[in-house]
Amino acid sequence: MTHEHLVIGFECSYTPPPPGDEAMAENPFQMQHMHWLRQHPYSCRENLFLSQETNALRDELLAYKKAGGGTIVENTTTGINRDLPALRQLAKDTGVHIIAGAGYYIDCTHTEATKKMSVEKLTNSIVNEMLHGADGTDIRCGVIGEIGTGWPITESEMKVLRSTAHAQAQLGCPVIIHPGRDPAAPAEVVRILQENGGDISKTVMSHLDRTIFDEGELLEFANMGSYLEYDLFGTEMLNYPFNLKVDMPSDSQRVKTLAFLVKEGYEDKILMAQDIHTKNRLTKFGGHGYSHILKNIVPKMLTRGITQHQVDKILIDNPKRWLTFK
Ligand SMILES: CC(=O)NCCS(=O)(=O)O
Repeated sequence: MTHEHLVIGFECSYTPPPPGDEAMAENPFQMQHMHWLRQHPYSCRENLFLSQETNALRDELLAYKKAGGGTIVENTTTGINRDLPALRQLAKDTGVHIIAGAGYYIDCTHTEATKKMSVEKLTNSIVNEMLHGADGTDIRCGVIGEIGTGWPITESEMKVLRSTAHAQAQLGCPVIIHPGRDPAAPAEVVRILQENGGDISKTVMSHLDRTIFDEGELLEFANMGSYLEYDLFGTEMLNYPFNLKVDMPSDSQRVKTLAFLVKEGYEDKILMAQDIHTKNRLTKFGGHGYSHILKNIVPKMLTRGITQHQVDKILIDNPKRWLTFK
């Protein structure tokens, strides 16, 4: 899984509940509230602290391993409460390989100090997280990202993007991007990375499932050469609070889009994940957990014209190639 979170504090995304539902924001972890939480995951503060669930996560990772999972890229960067010692402990306890992310999330999580940093300083900080250890530990990150960008891209995000490209040029390492919620956002990020020396063939564009819907636009973007990541498997909601114009696809629609990309020749560029970042998605709370793709989505893919060989490329070969330093 190339885009997950295990230990994250995602309070930056809090969105007040819809009118009339204010009371639901409190004490929602009861059976009768699970549908509401799936529809409004960001409207209950407690739901945003996956970081409080390390014991449950141990069980989740063991179940993931039993389902055939070996590795998770943990995309929590500076700004959303990265906790590297907790990740190291989870990896030790479960035997699941966990790859941590370097760099910075979206603008509203940048501190004043981060906003004041030059591109050179930001580059040094990212390189240092990759080569020597992050957050005062000796734990080295294995990818840069998820690097957060909004739409339009802010000045501070632009500096982080430029420093990401510079760090990647030095290290030959994998990069993963969280794009803004506009169909033009992924291509704009790729152009900025390219102009600053980044290697697009080693860059993942995340969250395409909520960003590009038109097939023509998708193929145009795919042609730019990044990995194409569908990473919101398991997220099905009627109203996507971060962009009400977006109709969040169902898992069946996601599989259909993957089959389309495979038919168009992009099987070496597709990546998949669940981007779990709220409590309600853990099996402990009736959610789908980290094994959803392996247990439920892969069998569906096989019935929709995607072969086992192509599934293996998407879940094994493509992540392996992306994660290998040049
Ligand atoms: C943790 C994170 O950034 N998730 C992305 C959720 S979104 O709805 O695709 O922006």
